[in-house]
Amino acid sequence: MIKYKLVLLRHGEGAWNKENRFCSWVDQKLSSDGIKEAQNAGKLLKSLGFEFDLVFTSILTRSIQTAWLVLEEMGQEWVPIQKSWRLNERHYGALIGLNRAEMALNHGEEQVKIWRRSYDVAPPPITESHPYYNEIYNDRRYKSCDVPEDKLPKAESLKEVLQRLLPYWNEKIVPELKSGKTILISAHGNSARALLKHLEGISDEYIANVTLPTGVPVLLELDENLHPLSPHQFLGDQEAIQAAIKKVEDQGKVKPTEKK
Ligand SMILES: O=C(OP(=O)(O)O)[C@H](O)COP(=O)(O)O
Repeated sequence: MIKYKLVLLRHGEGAWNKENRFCSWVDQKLSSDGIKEAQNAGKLLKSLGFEFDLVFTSILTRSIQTAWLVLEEMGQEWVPIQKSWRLNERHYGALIGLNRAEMALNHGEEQVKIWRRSYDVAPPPITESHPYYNEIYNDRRYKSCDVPEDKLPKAESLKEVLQRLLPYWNEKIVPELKSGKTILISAHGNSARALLKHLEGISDEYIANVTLPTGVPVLLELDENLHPLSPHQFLGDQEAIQAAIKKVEDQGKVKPTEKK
């Protein structure tokens, strides 16, 4: 019997999603298309009758802005929002800001796939000479995290994302779910993938095949032990969702015009 409902959402498109750059811990607002995606997600969730009691987001603007737009569309602006760096996107280290298609041209599509989708391979760490290092680590939002600044990651594999996310899931989100609240988590491609892997018991190998498009709500129906009763469901137009998934997967390929 369905006991708990959880909706996971990768935020709407940001400027760097459009430019095909690894965004990760660089803070970006939604693009105009991303705003529409978030609003459409809200309309869809409203039409399906969802009533949220609590929303969790990362501390990156694109996930917060998405949550606001979804709640606004649903007429549920009053619903509390809790934020944590532990829901942030995976830290892409030295790859932050780089264009995936150019990386594929220079390093090969296979290497880019390993960096993007392998479970336990972390990209090279970000160093102080990186153009976005100061923007990230001097940002006030990282001074009030539940770990000291020097313990914040400098690069993460998906496995490491799950390791930093799990304490938050277990200590903050699970008790709220178990108290009967319907919860929306507005997060990121890889923090949401890490959580899906945990909840659905997806293998280290198979998780490489799981891709989340922006702005598409993912429904998980859980039993009393928080085990999924069925595979996760993408909500919305299934054909459009499959096309959006393919688009995300193709971001790591060399542009056809540049193929030799
Ligand atoms: O910032 C990112 O994800 P997000 O748009 O979900 O926040 C990453 O750059 C996603 O990159 P990926 O799809 O290559 O793992």
